[in-house]
Amino acid sequence: MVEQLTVNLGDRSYPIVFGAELAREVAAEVKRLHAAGRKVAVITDRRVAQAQSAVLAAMLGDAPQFVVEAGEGAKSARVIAEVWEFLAAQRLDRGGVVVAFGGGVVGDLAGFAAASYLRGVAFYQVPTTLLAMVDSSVGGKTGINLAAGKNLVGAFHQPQAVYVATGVLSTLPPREFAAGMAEVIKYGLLGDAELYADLAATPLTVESETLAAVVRRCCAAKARVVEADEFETAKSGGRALLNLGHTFGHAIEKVAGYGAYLHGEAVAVGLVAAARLSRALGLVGDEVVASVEATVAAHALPVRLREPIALDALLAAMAQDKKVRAGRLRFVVLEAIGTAVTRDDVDTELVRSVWREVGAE
Ligand SMILES: NC(=O)c1ccc[n+]([C@@H]2O[C@H](COP(=O)([O-])OP(=O)(O)OC[C@H]3O[C@@H](n4cnc5c(N)ncnc54)[C@H](O)[C@@H]3O)[C@@H](O)[C@H]2O)c1
Ligand SMILES: O=C(O)C(=O)C[C@@H](O)[C@H](O)[C@H](O)COP(=O)(O)O
Ligand SMILES: [Zn+2]
Repeated sequence: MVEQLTVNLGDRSYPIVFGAELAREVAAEVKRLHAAGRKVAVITDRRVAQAQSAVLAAMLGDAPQFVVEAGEGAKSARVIAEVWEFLAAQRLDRGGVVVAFGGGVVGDLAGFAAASYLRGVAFYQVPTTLLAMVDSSVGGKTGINLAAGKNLVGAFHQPQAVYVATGVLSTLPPREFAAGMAEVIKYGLLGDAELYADLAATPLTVESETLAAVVRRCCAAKARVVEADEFETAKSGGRALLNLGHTFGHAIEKVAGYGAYLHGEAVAVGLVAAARLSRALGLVGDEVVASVEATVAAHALPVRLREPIALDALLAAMAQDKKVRAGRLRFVVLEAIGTAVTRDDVDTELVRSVWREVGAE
């Protein structure tokens, strides 16, 4: 069964199409593009290209492909320059179309290539990880990392459509599935207490009958937030709420070295840290921290740093966060499970003590 929801953004609106297998739908869209004289170029990574070779061929036929090495390292200035050269070598013109077939790394990289090549061409998202299905393929944040910090260069560039074919998750390694669950738990914590309660009661697995419904629910939640604050300009709350756990998580990713922690693993520790910060601010009690830790751990995710990391380096990395305004860090904290708010008045000593609680020194 094929279902669809729309991300309503005026003339940048687009559908998110859901189904177990969507080869026919994607192939039909590619045929339509070709018939209109538009070139299609695919960006993917080596592991996805191998694990999902049949789906890739069925969806995208013989469209030229650029295959990057798998992993966070591909979100770099070096690799995006290679992608630009590839698109130019294919003589993609302004009618050309980029298709991201992969996880969040491929989506962010290909999306930013599409946003910048010829000052912007169209792109489509075909997410192949749980994380990309529930989060990165929707909303139009694209970009790459710098040595100075996560996602420091990028653009808002909405896709033309997102095709969420949950069948491809059958080959996703368990560690990567768990990483995606960090973002799912995030949606529960920031705005969906019922989803959170379900996850806390019964951990979600790739075999869960409810998996496809949970993916749709997360996409709908993200669509609503993005529709209300596409460019993350709200003075408080708004799209920044999707950053729950990320102020801590991005610092971990950077300081540990990109790839040492998967994005979802760093966010998992970040969610626990955000819950602890919320308790330190007097917003929630011990039971919320205990619940968040238990739910994160039940999904095979870390609740603290695997090895100690220097606290000062983590604080310095946080200072590069994109939510910093006039030198003040903005945190996303919990008022309750299912209700998150932004706060820009947090004492650094509280942040230090939370970092120590999750294993920094
Ligand atoms: N733009 C956004 O809104 C947004 C949101 C969340 C995360 N992100 C970004 O997404 C990235 C993380 O994405 P990710 O967790 O998808 O990681 P990823 O893209 O690195 O994919 C994870 C791994 O799984 C492999 N893989 C992917 N699909 C597979 C499949 N179906 N079968 C077998 N192997 C498969 C990949 O080759 C890779 O090794 C981070 O860079 C993060 O910053 C962006
Ligand atoms: O879409 C958003 O907005 C998010 O914050 C989703 C996050 O899960 C994602 O990791 C995003 O890339 C973080 O954005 P950033 O602006 O903090 O780099
Ligand atoms: Zn994220």
